[in-house]
Amino acid sequence: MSVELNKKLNDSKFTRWMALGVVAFTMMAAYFVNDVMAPLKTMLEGQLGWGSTDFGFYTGAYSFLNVFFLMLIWGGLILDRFGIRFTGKLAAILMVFGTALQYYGITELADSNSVYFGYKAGVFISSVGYSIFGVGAEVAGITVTKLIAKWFKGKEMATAMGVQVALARIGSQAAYTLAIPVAKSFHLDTPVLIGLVLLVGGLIAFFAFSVLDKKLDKQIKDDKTSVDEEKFSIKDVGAILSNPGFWLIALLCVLFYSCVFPFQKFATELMVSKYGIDADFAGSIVGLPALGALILTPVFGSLVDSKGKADNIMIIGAAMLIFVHLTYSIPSINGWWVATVLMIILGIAFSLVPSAMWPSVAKIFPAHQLGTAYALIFFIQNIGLWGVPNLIGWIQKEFCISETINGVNQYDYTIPMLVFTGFATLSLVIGLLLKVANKKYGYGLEKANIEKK
Ligand SMILES: NCCCC[C@H](NC(=O)[C@@H](N)CCCCN)C(=O)O
Repeated sequence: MSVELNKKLNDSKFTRWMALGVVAFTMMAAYFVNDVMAPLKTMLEGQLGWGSTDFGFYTGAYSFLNVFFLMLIWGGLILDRFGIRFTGKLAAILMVFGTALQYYGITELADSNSVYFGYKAGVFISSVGYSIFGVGAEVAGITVTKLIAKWFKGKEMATAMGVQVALARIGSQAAYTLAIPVAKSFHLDTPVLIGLVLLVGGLIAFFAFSVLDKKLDKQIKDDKTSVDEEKFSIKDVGAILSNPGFWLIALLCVLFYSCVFPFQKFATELMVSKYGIDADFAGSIVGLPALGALILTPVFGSLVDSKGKADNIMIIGAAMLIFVHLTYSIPSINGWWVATVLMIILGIAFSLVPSAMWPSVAKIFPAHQLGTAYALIFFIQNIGLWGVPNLIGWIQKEFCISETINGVNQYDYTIPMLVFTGFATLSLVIGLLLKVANKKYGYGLEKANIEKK
């Protein structure tokens, strides 16, 4: 009887997974908007005159406020101080506002001749919008991660994180697949408009989740058997930063993701220019890792839950990435099927590392430090997500223009792919160091997550 009385919302498998499904929708919409402009790179250059540096500037803008105005750090502190519901709603509102501004930039300002800070008005305002969206999306990301750690503690935590990431990848996959056909059938800005509508749905979804979460908090408070969680204090930042595990995970994260997300933003063009894949279809190939991750991330997540071995899984993922980028860099290997197989391998790596890395953070840090720990890791990751697209855009403009057809530049991707290979190699080195640190400090990364009854 008392067991029944103490039963909380998250003890019911159905309810915790339903709660996850609701917030996962918000993240799915966020990932759609995040990626929807990437396949349009060539169309943006042809129709709005966005060159490679403009595109790199816009792509990097996602992380600009997060990095230079420390928005992610504030977000993490707000999350640990004011909680999941407040922070999640705030993040969702920022995403909607930022996307609306981005839409304005590519519609109303498309033909404007004004220049701000050396960039066309349309490029600049869209980038400002994307930057605000980026704050919302990243803060929403850490909020969702923390809420999963709360709702799935001692349960299928890595599987849940894997499922959430997998569902988010549906958003990415849809963006890569639909952007060009939708833009061609309707208008260049229609994909962004669709994203805006989805995000409004995501905002409503987060409000709905908040009702459930409030109820859970009340049950936790009423439950005499539950241990009061320690409150976050600013001293915890020092504790997090002085943990070597933090630095290794953060470095692995920035290096690994720097050769996935920024690569994907340029990859549609690579598929068309180097591998001769039809532009309408190229986005679907670039979306393959997202599609593969949809199935594989939960599979690997449940493997980590039941068997552990997160340290080895991260190493294997990083090694696969080296192979992929190095092969993409070789000029003589240019068959469309090679490009496709490499994308599939990248998809496997892209499922292995996240499904092992994110739950590992929850092993290294206690619950009350998690929001800030994730925020700091996302912050360091965002330095890469800002810097790498800018770097690649600049490299392309300076060293890689192979020819110009009807005013649109064609780019050779050998150097950019070697740069990505370099990042992947460094991520492998960090993965190996993390394994050593795991042994030395006993983080338990090799252990299973699910508590044996
Ligand atoms: N439980 C943590 C989930 C993180 C998922 C991870 N997302 C990020 O790393 C974001 N900071 C950046 C998202 C950018 C999306 N294009 C992921 O693997 O997606």
